[in-house]
Amino acid sequence: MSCYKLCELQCCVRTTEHINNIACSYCYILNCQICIEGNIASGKTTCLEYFSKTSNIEVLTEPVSKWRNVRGHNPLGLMYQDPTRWGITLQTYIQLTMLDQHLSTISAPMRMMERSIYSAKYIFVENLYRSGKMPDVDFAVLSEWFEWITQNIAIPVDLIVYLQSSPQTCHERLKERCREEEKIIPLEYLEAIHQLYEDWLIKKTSFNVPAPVLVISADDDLQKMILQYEENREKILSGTNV
Ligand SMILES: Nc1ncnc2c1ncn2[C@@H]1O[C@H](COP(=O)(O)OP(=O)(O)O)[C@@H](O)[C@H]1O
Ligand SMILES: Nc1ccn([C@H]2C[C@H](O)[C@@H](COP(=O)(O)O)O2)c(=O)n1
Repeated sequence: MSCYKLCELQCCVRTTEHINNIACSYCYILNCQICIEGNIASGKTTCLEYFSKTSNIEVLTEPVSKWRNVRGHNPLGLMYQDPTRWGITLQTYIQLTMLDQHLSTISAPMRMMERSIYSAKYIFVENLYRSGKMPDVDFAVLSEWFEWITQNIAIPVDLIVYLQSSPQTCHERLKERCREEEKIIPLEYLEAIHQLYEDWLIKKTSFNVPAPVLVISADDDLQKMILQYEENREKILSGTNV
């Protein structure tokens, strides 16, 4: 369905632009794609669950169940057991599943998606490589794939919402969540991921940032987080950070 049709159907808008078959400013708002970024266990899924109650928003959580079970194999678990051997396997699959999510047909005027193909590469692949746990050849092959994809396929992102949390908070929440594969994650791993996120989205010194960034501090308890989501609702839903 074209954005014009979506706009007209959802909101009964029939602007001059629509009559002339071009996208009006409303159409652009109606095709907004927002990525929720943040460290492991920073509260991304919880945030998405909260916004999923808003009408006209499609929520896509990370397909972690696929990463834990692809045709009977568990690449997520294998990666944590032996990152040097299985890092490339997991990250190749994650790249595919994230691309699939970015390109899937949008079923609502607005989409909120957990992480992105960008953080998969700029944070997690980068971390494996920098920590010496991904061989040069694996990093080179993944980088070639990533560059081909991002240079040949349009992956529109309108806004990045960065849930900025301390690695200590994430470590506590991770232990609470108690996902079997993640039991061996040390605080140092979360610190490394945090640093990469900060360099990318706050200092903007590492990699291209594909969209404006709205920073929400995520160390607060759930009640305070909901207040923050409400304070930022308009910005988030209009796809801007101002
Ligand atoms: N603001 C919060 N305060 C306390 N616990 C939280 C908060 N947000 C999420 N949690 C809990 O922390 C764990 C990780 O949250 P989750 O939303 O799954 O994180 P992510 O999707 O970023 O990995 C879950 O057990 C969740 O219930
Ligand atoms: N590119 C990625 C993305 C995620 N992971 C890992 C990190 C977690 O163990 C799990 C799910 O992440 P969460 O949603 O809980 O932040 O997947 C990875 O290794 N590489």
